[in-house]
Amino acid sequence: MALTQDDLKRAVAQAAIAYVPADCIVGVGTGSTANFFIDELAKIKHKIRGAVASSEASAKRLQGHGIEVLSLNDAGDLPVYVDGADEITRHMHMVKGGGGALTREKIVAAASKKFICVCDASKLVDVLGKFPLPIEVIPMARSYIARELVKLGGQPKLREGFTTDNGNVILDVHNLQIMNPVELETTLNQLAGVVTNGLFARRGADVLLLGTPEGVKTLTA
Ligand SMILES: O=C[C@H](O)[C@H](O)[C@H](O)COP(=O)(O)O
Repeated sequence: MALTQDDLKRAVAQAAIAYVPADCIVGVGTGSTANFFIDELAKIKHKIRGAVASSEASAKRLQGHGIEVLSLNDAGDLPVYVDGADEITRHMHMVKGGGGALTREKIVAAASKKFICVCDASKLVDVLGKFPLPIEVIPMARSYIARELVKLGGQPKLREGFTTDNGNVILDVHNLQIMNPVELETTLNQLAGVVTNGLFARRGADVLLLGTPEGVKTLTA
């Protein structure tokens, strides 16, 4: 029987467990693939001290499994962060934020020694940008930032009816062909009112666990 996308996500989530050191606090991402990882983490919960979550949704799922959720301020630096991506290149640059959790994800990733990205094969691309780039913005800056994004060649669309865990809104930017993700990440960060953009390029993944029908492939930076 052919493997489903969920089978591939489950396989990479299982493979990621090998990167979790004993007795550590684990950084945990957000989304459907991260959810599979949380479910795998539950099986070894007696071997870890707890987790730092990148969203309220992940915190709830972790707690539902009886895993202690700590604040990043109490946990300090983390040995490992495990999360999915909406797109990733072989250079380990990513687009993230399809679930709107990009800001907390970028913070927890920054505070982690290793970023393990877990994806099914559909997420691997040559050029980022087919998936609309999420940008979290302060609500009063929404129209100003949208105009600036048009000047950069994008087509921003407000994510209707959505508020982030931080009380902000998301602009999803369509039609970008992101040839230089590091440069664009920096440019977007400099727009007044941008909280975080969904490019994870300046600090990309260290390891990519890619779920394919032939098994889990491991790519490194
Ligand atoms: O905000 C959400 C995150 O960046 C997710 O990691 C990303 O959207 C991938 O999610 P999924 O594993 O559901 O494809």
